[in-house]
Amino acid sequence: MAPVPIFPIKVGHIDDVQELRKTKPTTIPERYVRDQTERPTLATTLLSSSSSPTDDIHIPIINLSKLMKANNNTTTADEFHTEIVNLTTACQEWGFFQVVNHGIDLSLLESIEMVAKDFFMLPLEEKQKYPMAPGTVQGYGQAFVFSENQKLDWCNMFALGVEPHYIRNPKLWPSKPADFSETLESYSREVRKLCQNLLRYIAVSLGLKEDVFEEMFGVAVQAVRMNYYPPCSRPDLVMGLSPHSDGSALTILQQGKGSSVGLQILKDNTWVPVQPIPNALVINIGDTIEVLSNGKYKSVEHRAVTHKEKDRLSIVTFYAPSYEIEIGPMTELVDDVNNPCKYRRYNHGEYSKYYVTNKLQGKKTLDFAKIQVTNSS
Ligand SMILES: COC(=O)C(/C=C/C1=C(C)CCCC1(C)C)=C/O[C@H]1C=C(C)C(=O)O1
Ligand SMILES: O=C(O)CCC(=O)C(=O)O
Ligand SMILES: [Fe+2]
Repeated sequence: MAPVPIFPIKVGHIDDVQELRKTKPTTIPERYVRDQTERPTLATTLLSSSSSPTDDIHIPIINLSKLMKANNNTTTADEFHTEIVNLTTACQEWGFFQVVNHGIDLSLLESIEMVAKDFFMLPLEEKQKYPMAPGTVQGYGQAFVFSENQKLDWCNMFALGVEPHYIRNPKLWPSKPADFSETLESYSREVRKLCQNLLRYIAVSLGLKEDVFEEMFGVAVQAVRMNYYPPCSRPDLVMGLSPHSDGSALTILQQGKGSSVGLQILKDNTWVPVQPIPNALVINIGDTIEVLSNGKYKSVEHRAVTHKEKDRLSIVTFYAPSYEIEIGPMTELVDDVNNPCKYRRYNHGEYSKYYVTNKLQGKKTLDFAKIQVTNSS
């Protein structure tokens, strides 16, 4: 079952941050000003032009051609094995990696970026023809807002369900720019293949049969969200996108060329920026893989911060099992003595509904599935 809008909710007035930036460049309405403890740290915002200790930390890079070519006999078994080991480390220790030589045409990456940017640059009245209704996640607006006193993100979003077709709301697919839909279809087809391949290698890295996830997922759900972060005169006070983990199995994130550095991941209690690599895609493990791997691979909390002068665009694809599928830790990865089962079994449609009807709040949403450990002594 697809996520559904909930009971009528009152979200109050939500400013469009792009318009705000245009008309009142130095005004930050109270709803965007974070409480002290929730503000981005100085090192990663105010001092972004000078170096900070986290600048030297980089998420792993996976060369997909080393994994793909194994099927064409152009990569040796040793090279394949080494890259699988790299993938295991990336998933186990980071939950995030960048993939190079992913096989998607660079012209397609450029085209999707172009149509996304062109869409956000349309007049507000045009974009508002595709409104995200309160409590829903598709269309143009701010997702995950459920009350009048909730702090807002310094971000405009445009999100669409793509596959299977029944999750689409055709009224929300824009007629401008003219090539938007065609480009999104081509891009999504390629990203879907990439997700399927990555899941195959992730299964191998977990010691599972390579097509186990593809067989389990049914017709996988795929959605895209385009995030546009205008510059902000006080990046130290606001959040571009609140800390969260993704509910998907995998997320594929494309960072706009020339955009500011904005994505940060929580590693060992420190927010580490993800430095864009030209033409690479950022991959992250979602809550669903955390559950399926019985916590061996964890979804990692991440957020986006804003920049004083530069804007930022990200194009994000969520790939998840069909809503009918029941999810739980793979039996091969559960061992009552050394690795007891950490998550209950549940229906993925129920999880999706729960995810999209709660505000983004770190990894809290995954409590839905966690088995609480009680101290029996
Ligand atoms: C931050 O995460 C999201 O915005 C998000 C939303 C995805 C969706 C749409 C934009 C439209 C169609 C439905 C769907 C919920 C997939 C994350 O998606 C994750 C969260 C769950 C759960 C999931 O399956 O994908
Ligand atoms: O814009 C970004 O880099 C982060 C986007 C993200 O995490 C999301 O859309 O779920
Ligand atoms: Fe995310």
